[in-house]
Amino acid sequence: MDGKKLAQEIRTQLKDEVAQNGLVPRLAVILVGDDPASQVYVRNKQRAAEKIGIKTVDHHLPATVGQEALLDLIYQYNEDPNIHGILVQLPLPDSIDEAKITHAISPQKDVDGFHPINLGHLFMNKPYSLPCTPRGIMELLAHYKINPSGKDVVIVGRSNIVGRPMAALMLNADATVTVTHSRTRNLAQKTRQADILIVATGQAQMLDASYIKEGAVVVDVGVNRLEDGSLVGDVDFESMLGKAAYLTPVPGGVGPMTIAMLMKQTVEFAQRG
Ligand SMILES: Nc1nc2c(c(=O)[nH]1)N[C@@H](CN(C=O)c1ccc(C(=O)N[C@@H](CCC(=O)O)C(=O)O)cc1)CN2
Repeated sequence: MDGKKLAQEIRTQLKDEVAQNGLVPRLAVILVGDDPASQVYVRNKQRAAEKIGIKTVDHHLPATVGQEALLDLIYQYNEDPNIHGILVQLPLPDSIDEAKITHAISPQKDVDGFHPINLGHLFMNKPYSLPCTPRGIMELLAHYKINPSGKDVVIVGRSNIVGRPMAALMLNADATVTVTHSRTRNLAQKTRQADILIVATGQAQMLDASYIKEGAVVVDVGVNRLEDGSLVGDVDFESMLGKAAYLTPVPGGVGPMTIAMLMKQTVEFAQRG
């Protein structure tokens, strides 16, 4: 499943939509510290935004910034009628309470869908804003006409930004959902039941073909950089290639869809006014 191509199509549609409707979506982008991967993701988000016609207001703060100063910046943008969305790139330095920061963003400007109120709307099947990676995965599956209804979906990983919201989205789509994690026993026995397997463990190439059944749909959320500089996912792509019916590559699968969904949600927020 080619996430890079679909993400590009979505971004082109968004560009047309912004131009046709005379919108000027504005997104506050806050990056704290010098994590190299986060810097790449934020740069890619800023570039994507610029091409679509979304204006970003960028803040790159030192890792030593105080939590109160970061909260003050968020409160300022919560009150600013010219700003439609606020993005704080995760992870944050250990000195900052990530939950406090994500909870401080107004739910109406929460383009990442991480605020507990928005997660609550998602769990009630009345979403307002969604975490971008799970939303991107749903769009990718829909594009390839893979309907989760009635399917056995197994999610490996229970993070707040992928595993848990992914489970809610799949439940809302009438799938039968199993969430597995680091304490799960007999993991392979469970993943082999999956019609759709979503892997977000953060461990490079952790699952090979022995973890799936013939014809499974496999979505790889991981982005891991090996010592030789190459990028790999959480599944062993080569091993699964002949056995899975559909498989996302890394790079070029879920990652670009995450950014496309951030763009989509920012435009949606600007349309809501
Ligand atoms: N505020 C947020 N923080 C984080 C999120 C998020 O959705 N919101 N998700 C992840 C990181 N992430 C987005 O920010 C992200 C990860 C990967 C990619 C991506 O395009 N990956 C490329 C490879 C890029 C590379 O060369 O390194 C790919 O898979 O093709 C985009 C966004 C955690 N933080």
